[in-house]
Amino acid sequence: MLMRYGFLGPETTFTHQALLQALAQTPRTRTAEDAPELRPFPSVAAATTALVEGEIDAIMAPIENSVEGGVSGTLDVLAATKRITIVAEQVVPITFVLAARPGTALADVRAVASHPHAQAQVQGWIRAHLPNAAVEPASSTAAAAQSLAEASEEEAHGRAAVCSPLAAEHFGLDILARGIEDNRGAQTRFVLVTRNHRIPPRTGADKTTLVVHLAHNRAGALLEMLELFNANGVNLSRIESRPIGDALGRYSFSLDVEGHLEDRRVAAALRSLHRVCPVVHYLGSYPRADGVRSTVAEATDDAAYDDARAWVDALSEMITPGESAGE
Ligand SMILES: O=C(O)C(=O)C[C@]1(C(=O)O)C=C[C@@H](O)C=C1
Repeated sequence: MLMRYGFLGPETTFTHQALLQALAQTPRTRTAEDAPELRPFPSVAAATTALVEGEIDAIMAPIENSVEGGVSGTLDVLAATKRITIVAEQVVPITFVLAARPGTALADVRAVASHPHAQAQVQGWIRAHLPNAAVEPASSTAAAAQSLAEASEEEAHGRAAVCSPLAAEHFGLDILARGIEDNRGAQTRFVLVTRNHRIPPRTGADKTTLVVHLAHNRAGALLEMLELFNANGVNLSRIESRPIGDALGRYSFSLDVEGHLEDRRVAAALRSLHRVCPVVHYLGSYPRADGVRSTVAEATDDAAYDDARAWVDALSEMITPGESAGE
């Protein structure tokens, strides 16, 4: 089947680069006719709608940055969408350039456009080198580069974009400064999301993503949730609170935990959460990009759960049939 992938466009966004990286890792003998179709979208929300409506089969979306933290737009859209599954993740190194139309000097720059997440990662550099420049939002880093490339000479005067080196090159812009990110070695994590609930099999180096609502207005509800993971030896690699949106002070938790649904300890933690929390939205189990295998204590490995279940089952066999003591 010819796969159709959506991404935050235009071409050369970091999201596009993450998608190309993912496709390069799944080598297949392709002819020009069966090459996957890559479709740019103006936002993660628009790509998600197209996914839900069946216009495309999968989307790549930024979820977490090593400097800025969770990408709230993506977290909120994923949390609000049913019947979608994260099947893979990709980590992309992030470096930004300041790009402008040929002939523009750094001293001419009065306005800088980019994706808000990119702006946040270069704010120190902008303050130091362009303290008087207006910072303007764009739907993506590459969209900022593209609109500058397509603007009239007059409109483009004194303007610059913060984008990837690839975007500057692709849209024919000059690079005024390279490596302008405030934190060297920054990375963004992207997730590949599909519509059908096909969970990739366990590899031993997996992650599971969840959105959980806690019992409203009860002391210790967060601690109770964390204790369920702890009791089952499940390590959390990300936890973030996001407003639910229905009232002030109501938050949901977006979490990544180490392990796969097929791991008994993860399944046991999920069963407990389901009993205790009003909403548990399972978003998928998928291989970790870094391939690091989870360290599992002996008391919470699969054999320990199977052994414990067999023990209780054997004890249950001894229950005398008939009326129970409470009746
Ligand atoms: O604008 C892009 O190029 C994107 O792919 C989006 C995005 C993000 O949402 O964080 C991705 C990576 C960078 O951290 C900056 C922007």
